Amino acid sequence: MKFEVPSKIQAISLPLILTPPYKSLIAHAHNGSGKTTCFVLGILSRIDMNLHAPQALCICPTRELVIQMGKFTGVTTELGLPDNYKRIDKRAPISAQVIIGTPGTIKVWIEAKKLGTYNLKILVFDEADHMLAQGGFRADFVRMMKAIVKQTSEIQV
Ligand SMILES: Nc1ncnc2c1ncn2[C@@H]1O[C@H](COP(=O)(O)OP(=O)(O)OP(=O)(O)O)[C@@H](O)[C@H]1O
Repeated sequence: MKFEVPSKIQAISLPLILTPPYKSLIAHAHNGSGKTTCFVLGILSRIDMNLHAPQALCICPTRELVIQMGKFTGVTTELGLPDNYKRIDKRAPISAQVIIGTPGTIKVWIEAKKLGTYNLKILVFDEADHMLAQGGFRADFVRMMKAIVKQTSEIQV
């Protein structure tokens, strides 16, 4: 894969995503313009490989996106999909470094205290406009963000 020049959205957002002090941002661009690359680089740049705890959380609207996104290398990942939370009480606490999941599942994991948010450094809402357009998600997002930011005020969103 030869990425010789950044796309427009990458040129604008990567300095904000990768340079401390880390700023929260909303990025909006056409499909295929390189947005996913931006936040994946952001996520990978922030992982402490020696810390075996959730450090990046990415919330995606659909199962398909979650599966596509779970292809990182080197870091440990956990996919949070609807099927996985049926036996939440029997589940061990999640120790993967990058968590990618659908909103409902992530909410259940956080509320059941299976997904600790204390060490999170970056929180991504992929396709946030689509998720917010789906009525019920907005209140869940606000609740999740408040709970996460309360524990980790330095988090980049
Ligand atoms: N700077 C770049 N130069 C060349 N190819 C790139 C560059 N950035 C990303 N790509 C490639 O372009 C494709 C689309 O990138 P990416 O998935 O990041 O876009 P996206 O905007 O998130 O797309 P979508 O909205 O469809 O999810 C991928 O195959 C990726 O490898």
